[in-house]
Amino acid sequence: MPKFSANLSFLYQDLPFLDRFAAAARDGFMGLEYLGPYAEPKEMVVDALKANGLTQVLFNLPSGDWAGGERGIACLPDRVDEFRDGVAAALDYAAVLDCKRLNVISGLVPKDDADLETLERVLVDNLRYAAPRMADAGIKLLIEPINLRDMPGFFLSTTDHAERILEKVGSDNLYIQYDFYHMQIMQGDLMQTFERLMDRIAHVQLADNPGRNEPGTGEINYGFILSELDRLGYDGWVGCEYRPKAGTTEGLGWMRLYRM
Ligand SMILES: O=C(O)C(=O)[C@@H](O)CO
Ligand SMILES: [Mg+2]
Repeated sequence: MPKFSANLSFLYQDLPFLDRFAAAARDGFMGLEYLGPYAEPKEMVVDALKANGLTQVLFNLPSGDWAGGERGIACLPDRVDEFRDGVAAALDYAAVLDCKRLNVISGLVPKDDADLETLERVLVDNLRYAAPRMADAGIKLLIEPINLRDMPGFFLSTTDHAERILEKVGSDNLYIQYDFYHMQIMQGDLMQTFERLMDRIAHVQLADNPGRNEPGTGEINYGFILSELDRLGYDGWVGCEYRPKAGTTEGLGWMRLYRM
């Protein structure tokens, strides 16, 4: 049976951030994920987790000026110091929140410097820096391919590229975050690819396509996918990273079907 994690950067948007924890627990979620906890004092996040009996499943390393349009800094040559500071900040929060997975957002290809080889070298070097530090803390480091329709210019958009990065980094503590929604848009063949890469996938996320709404609103057969995850013995979390069409709680009918 899948373990569902509520992505609080997408779900319960009508509530203040820390109030989303109780709402997720009330709806039956056991785990949480979000872009990052950095705007909140650690103690308040821990209290909200503990008060609601929730597991902190995953969050991202600091990813630059998100509101200003940045989508990660890990491939950007002039941001290496900031990336390293971000590793320390993420480790600090993860220790307190007992979080065992941290995701790196690779970044957008800068419009004025599209030297892809340089960007790739910077990303690989940054991941080589982060992976052993995460391993020492018992935390898995992840990278996520993201679709180019929603995020034009994103540096890492396919599993082939993610595999190449894993190979170049050469760490057994670097994994893929496999987001079915992004992968449906970029490449399809969702479960064949999942099965081939399963040993290197440490987190999956879902949303339907088109629209990035609840499972059952589009073309992706999540009944099949979730039963395949069980059949293949995937014992990780399934992140619910979608935009609820009606309201988060009202739209959770799909999840109850798979919890029974
Ligand atoms: O957008 C996604 O997909 C994510 O998983 C975010 O954490 C980063 O964009
Ligand atoms: Mg995702």
